[in-house]
Amino acid sequence: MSAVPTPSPSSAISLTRYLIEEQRAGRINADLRLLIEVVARACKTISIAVGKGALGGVLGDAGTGNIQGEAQKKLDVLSNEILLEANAWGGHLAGLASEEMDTSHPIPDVYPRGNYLLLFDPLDGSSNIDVNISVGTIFSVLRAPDGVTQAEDKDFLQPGTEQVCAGYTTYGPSTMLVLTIGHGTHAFTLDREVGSFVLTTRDMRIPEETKEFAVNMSNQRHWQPPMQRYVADLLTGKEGPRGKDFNMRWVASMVADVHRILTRGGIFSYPLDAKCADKGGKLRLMYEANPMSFLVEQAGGAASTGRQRMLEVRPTGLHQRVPVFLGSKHEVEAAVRYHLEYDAEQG
Ligand SMILES: O=P(O)(O)OC[C@H]1O[C@](O)(COP(=O)(O)O)[C@@H](O)[C@@H]1O
Ligand SMILES: [Mg+2]
Ligand SMILES: [Mg+2]
Repeated sequence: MSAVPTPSPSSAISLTRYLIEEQRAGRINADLRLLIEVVARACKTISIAVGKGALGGVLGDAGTGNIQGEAQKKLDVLSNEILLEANAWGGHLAGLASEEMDTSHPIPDVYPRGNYLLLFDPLDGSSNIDVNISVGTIFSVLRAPDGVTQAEDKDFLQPGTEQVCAGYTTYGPSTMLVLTIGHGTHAFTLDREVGSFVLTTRDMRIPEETKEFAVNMSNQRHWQPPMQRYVADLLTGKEGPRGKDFNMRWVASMVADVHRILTRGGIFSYPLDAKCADKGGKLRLMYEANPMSFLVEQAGGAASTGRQRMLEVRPTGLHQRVPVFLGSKHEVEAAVRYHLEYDAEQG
């Protein structure tokens, strides 16, 4: 029987060391480094809470709802509190915004302030909490506009191209932190005994071609014509216009689906459908689509609304929703082609 390889402690690069090296290379400043450390520490706390499961009394509904009209789980509320508590006093922020809060969260007057804005989806994949399937946390960091020390909602409305950092943690069989500061996308695995994130994949690369798609097929009848055509062609496989058989996966936790795509390729889509058309889509631009698109682009993939590069969308609201297509570059381009050809036919 061959031994399971364990990284030698001397060669292991911790998140702290990675960030210090990035600071020395002039790619981040000390404030952003410390901000990322605070977020990572909060995610470790969330990971512990998630890991306790039924033993920790954290499963089930909170009995409250969020601004999006969604019922909150106890872990949605707890994760939000953990991230707020950890970051509000950190001294690196001019404001915080969360999927779970109606408006942006001011930094209390007694706390020190900084130049960054932090946005997060504290717990992504809430419908999977009670069935012990991977969930996660998604975050995005922007610069506060010049001179702003106490941010208002409008200060957060910057396109995804302005992000200086984005990442997610996935609480699955192992807890992983996947991060970009605009110089590649890197994966860190939590060493639970030591309590630190260790660099396990430097420069994740998404293959340009794929034979795997992720979509909630139960919405098929509600989709718009270009999405109907695109998926119909995927399903005809080798005999159809795409000339190859496709496999399908859908975890229903965006973090888990995107993590699979960053690891082995694929396309993830949550298109516009008749159920969410009035809201503009299902997934949130600021807390989900933008950070994931930044990570995917930094790994050589592509991300689009179906008609526009995601990172160039000009946000109009903190809780704005968008259709999402992201992952393997050539497959995202194919999905976009179906939309543009349909629009051209319509004149
Ligand atoms: O239940 P559906 O319609 O398949 O939607 C699943 C999608 O909704 C989300 O769960 C939304 O995230 P939240 O749990 O943060 O609300 C995504 O993670 C996932 O991709
Ligand atoms: Mg989410
Ligand atoms: Mg959420």
